[in-house]
Amino acid sequence: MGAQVIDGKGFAAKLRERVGAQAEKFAQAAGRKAGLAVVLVGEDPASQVYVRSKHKATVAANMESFEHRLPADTGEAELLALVERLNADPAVDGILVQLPLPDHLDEQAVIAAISPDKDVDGFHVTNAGRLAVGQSGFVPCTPLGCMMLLTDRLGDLSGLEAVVIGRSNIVGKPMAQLLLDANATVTIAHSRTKDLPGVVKRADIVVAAVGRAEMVKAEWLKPQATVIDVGINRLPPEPGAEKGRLVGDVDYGAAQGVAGAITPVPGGVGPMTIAVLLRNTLVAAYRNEGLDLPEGAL
Ligand SMILES: NC(=O)C1=CN([C@@H]2O[C@H](COP(=O)(O)OP(=O)(O)OC[C@H]3O[C@@H](n4cnc5c(N)ncnc54)[C@H](OP(=O)(O)O)[C@@H]3O)[C@@H](O)[C@H]2O)C=CC1
Ligand SMILES: Nc1nc(=O)c2c([nH]1)NC[C@@H]1CN(c3ccc(C(=O)N[C@@H](CCC(=O)O)C(=O)O)cc3)C=[N+]21
Repeated sequence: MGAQVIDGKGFAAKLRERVGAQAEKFAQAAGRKAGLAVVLVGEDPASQVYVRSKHKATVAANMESFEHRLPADTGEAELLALVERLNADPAVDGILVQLPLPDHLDEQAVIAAISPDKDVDGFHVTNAGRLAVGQSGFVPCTPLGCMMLLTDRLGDLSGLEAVVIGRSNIVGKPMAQLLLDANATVTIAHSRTKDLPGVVKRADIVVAAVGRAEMVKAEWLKPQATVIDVGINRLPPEPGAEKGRLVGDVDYGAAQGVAGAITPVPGGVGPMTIAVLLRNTLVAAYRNEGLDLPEGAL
């Protein structure tokens, strides 16, 4: 039971507080609040929960929240037309289209339609490219939140061995790039990796973004490793219970005996994602108004 529990929930609350204070200053300087538009297509229950908590957090941080809920059978032309309207709306600084979209909609086409200057998710190919070549742009919220937790705990990451498990465009790949920018030695593992336990064993930093409940075992970890668990997996309900427990991609209970520090699920990376979304939206608002966000304000 040695590992320090990394309090993502608490860290996120403090970040939201700083964003909220700065958002109030923005409103005074700009004569309007910073605005985030969230688009939800369909009725996926998990997505509805996320969208509701984003709305609440946005309003609590002194920003305007514009919610657009569209039926599951919305056509692509209609969705693209909404994105175009939001691109052109001066009250909207950030646009988030909740993923996954229903199967008949082309996610890449929708992301490509979002103005890169309003792409607070950092999913547009322009922002992915900026991250890859080291230009400033929007960085995906989840990996940026993970980096904040890592640097808060470890300070300088130079020369540390980092293993990212997962290579998705929204988590694994940008996570690896951020770690590389911070001078870690980075390995990206995925479903074709041979000897995943052996690869994980050398890591000072493990970031698990797989989507498989409790897959990463305590015996795989190097003693005192820092473990960031991005996974959000719902277990089948216990007999008599309505909902199953939420667990990460790491066998948390056992890993606590080996790791130096570990993020819990829930209460770890998840809350950071929303806090960074608000941060990115405020940064977008300052840029869109041509105002300077004071150094170190966030
Ligand atoms: N906390 C938060 O805010 C967020 C949490 N999440 C959660 O993070 C997890 C990952 O999300 P996301 O990146 O979108 O998922 P994807 O499904 O897009 O990617 C999963 C990755 O894991 C790899 N993988 C699958 N099985 C294995 C295996 N057995 N061994 C090693 N690697 C494997 C896949 O490899 P391959 O490429 O070879 O198929 C793929 O690269 C999910 O649980 C998701 O719910 C996601 C976003 C935000
Ligand atoms: N365009 C887009 N951008 C996203 O950033 C995006 C998305 N689509 N689709 C889905 C994923 C997932 N995601 C999470 C956000 C917050 C929590 C979160 O706050 N989790 C809480 C618990 C939530 C619960 O209890 O269900 C926690 O971990 O403590 C989790 C996951 C953002 N995503």
